[in-house]
Amino acid sequence: MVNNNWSLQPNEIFKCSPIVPVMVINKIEDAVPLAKALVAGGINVLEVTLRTSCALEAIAQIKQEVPEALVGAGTILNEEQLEQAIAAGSQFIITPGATSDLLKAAMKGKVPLIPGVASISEVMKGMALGYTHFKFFPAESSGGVSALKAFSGPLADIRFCPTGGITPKTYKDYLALNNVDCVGGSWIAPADAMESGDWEKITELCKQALSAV
Ligand SMILES: O=C(O)C(=O)C[C@H](O)[C@H](O)COP(=O)(O)O
Repeated sequence: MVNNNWSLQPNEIFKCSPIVPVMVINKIEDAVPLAKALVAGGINVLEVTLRTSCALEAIAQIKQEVPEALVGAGTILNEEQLEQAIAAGSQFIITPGATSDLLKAAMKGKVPLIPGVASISEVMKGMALGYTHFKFFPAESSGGVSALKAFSGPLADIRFCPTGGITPKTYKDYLALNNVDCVGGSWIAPADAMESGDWEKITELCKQALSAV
């Protein structure tokens, strides 16, 4: 799908990086060092979840200080958060699920939305509004690789970014599927490395993960 309102098309986001880090930023001072560590490791699409109180400020700072990254907002649950995330500078929006209010609101706006889906019916509702790129969430517990293989029959033109429960052991199985362009996950920016400010470890994890795909 091409939505001419949108400043960026979903396929450009999906093709930018095979791994999309799901970032939970607890301390605002971690935002820019974390983003820089991911970019140094070769990953330049960043999803900042709106699960912490500093998430919007984190998006704004990353946008300003790490211009080589494409920074988006995750965990968007309603239109108010959609507006806040866009006002903070998000270049794309990712939702864990798909309400028709959010799907319709984002279609009219300038910032692309990647809606979360876990079933064929949800994909079909999104398709009816023009969506072609989805987050498959929660991937592992919704059937994982075998569910996505089954989706590729009836939904031949639909692209997925599976996320949720994906590990360093399983991400390559997802990336090998013909309807998957990228996978999301928090494993690439683990909480313990964040806690200790071990940015080099995060850069190293990115390099290792990318070198294997
Ligand atoms: O907050 C959101 O918007 C979500 O959709 C959830 C996250 O994408 C997953 O929690 C990441 O899953 P893990 O890689 O298993 O940690």
